[in-house]
Amino acid sequence: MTAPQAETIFALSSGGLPSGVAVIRLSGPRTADVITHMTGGLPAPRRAALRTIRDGDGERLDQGLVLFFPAPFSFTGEDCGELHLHGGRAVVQATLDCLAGFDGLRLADAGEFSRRAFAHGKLDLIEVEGLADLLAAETEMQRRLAGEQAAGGLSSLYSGWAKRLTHARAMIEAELDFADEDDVPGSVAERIWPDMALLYDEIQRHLTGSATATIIRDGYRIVIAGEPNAGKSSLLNALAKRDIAIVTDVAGTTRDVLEVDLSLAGFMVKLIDTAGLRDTEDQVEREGIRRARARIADADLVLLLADHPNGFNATLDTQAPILKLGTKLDRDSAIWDSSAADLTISVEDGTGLDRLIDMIQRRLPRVHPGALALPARRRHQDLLRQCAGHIRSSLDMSGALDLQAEYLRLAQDILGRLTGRVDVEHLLDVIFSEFCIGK
Ligand SMILES: Nc1nc2c(c(=O)[nH]1)N(C=O)[C@@H](CNc1ccc(C(=O)N[C@@H](CCC(=O)O)C(=O)O)cc1)CN2
Ligand SMILES: Nc1nc2c(ncn2[C@@H]2O[C@H](COP(=O)(O)OP(=O)(O)OP(=O)(O)O)[C@@H](O)[C@H]2O)c(=O)[nH]1
Ligand SMILES: [Mg+2]
Repeated sequence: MTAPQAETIFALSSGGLPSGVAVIRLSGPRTADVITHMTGGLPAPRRAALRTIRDGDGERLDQGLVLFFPAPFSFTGEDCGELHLHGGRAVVQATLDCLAGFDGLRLADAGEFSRRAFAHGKLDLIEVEGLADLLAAETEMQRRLAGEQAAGGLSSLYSGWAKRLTHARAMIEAELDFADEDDVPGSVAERIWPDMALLYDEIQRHLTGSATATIIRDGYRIVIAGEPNAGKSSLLNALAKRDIAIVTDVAGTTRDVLEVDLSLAGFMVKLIDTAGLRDTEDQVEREGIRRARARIADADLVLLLADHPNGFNATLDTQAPILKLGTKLDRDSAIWDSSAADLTISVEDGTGLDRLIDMIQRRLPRVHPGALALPARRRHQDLLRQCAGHIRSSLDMSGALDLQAEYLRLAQDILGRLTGRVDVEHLLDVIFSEFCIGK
């Protein structure tokens, strides 16, 4: 696709040091020279070889495994090499220093290996983004979502759609070109519009997975809200099994928003503790309450806590479902005999906490394995909506064939921007800058 880059880049691609093994990756035209120079020869392509690794003066640096991936069959599509060293800081530093001493070699920028893989057509943008998410994945669902995307699950869906648009446009072009001729059989368009209507529906259906994908990728936000002293911070600590929030019997203890990530049933759950809601003249507390309300507004679930049955009166401005939790059940269980609360709990003796976790889990989206080709990023969702919008416009323009074709072209361009095949230069910096050095 692109001419080979002149510079050869290298980086420590494995994580923090010291580590058992450290992998230094190289990519670019000088890779073969450098490996030959440092290890006394080139290993067979794609086969690990145990070699003594030496610096420019022939001094021994380490003994390690060496790999060579000749272009174009490598991660970047360029000649690539790997040195698998003992993961000591000084070993790695000496080797990096040695590499930097070669002409035409320099340390890679963040994301540069992936950028070169993109430039050489090894990965498209969707796959690159999937790879970034895979490296960031902390929960099982995040791993599966990102893995599907990095492996090309979304890309093949979108390229299938792009092919159908190409086909439709070609048919329209044919009809426009031969419109004057009598021997053109019927309207070709008759055959493409049902498929375009189907495509529109498919994109819309795909977009309905956005909410689930966003929850998997960014986390399910549970805001703990309620009157001061209701036991909110105590619940956060109990669910996190750590002493994160200050708990006292002073009403108005929590002012800042406190957030903790939990992994629940493979999902990332963001548990958010907030200031108790009440009318107050205290400036600091008022700011805390303003922040609490902001978090409540964009929650996925609100746990509204109260330690007495009349404590659920706060008006909450949110679309999220609200679970009313009666707290401190251990103190006086008799007061909860009414049905004021959805669930009663005690952080003191643990009553109801398993039940609560169960209720939360049942609210997490249900995801079928093998159905994880979902649009997780705003970038994808926005572009897909625009794409569907253009197809809709095309369908609605019935009769004005040239305009219809133009809308389909716009729709296809948008799919191109998704995968990075058209007009993407300005997007690249944003996407690749998410990576760390060595990826
Ligand atoms: N040691 C090591 N482990 C690693 C990587 C790596 O670069 N080095 N990876 C880095 O991310 C991941 C594996 N991804 C890779 C993707 C493509 C190719 C590659 O050589 N592709 C060639 C040949 C394909 C084939 O033989 O089937 C190609 O696409 O042409 C290598 C690794 C995870 N593990
Ligand atoms: N007996 C009993 N006391 C509890 C329970 N949960 C919390 N408390 C007590 O209630 C008081 C207030 O608890 P917090 O967790 O600080 O309440 P909060 O809702 O975070 O209060 P603010 O931050 O002021 O809004 C503390 O003295 C806790 O020890 C419980 O289940 N049983
Ligand atoms: Mg608190």
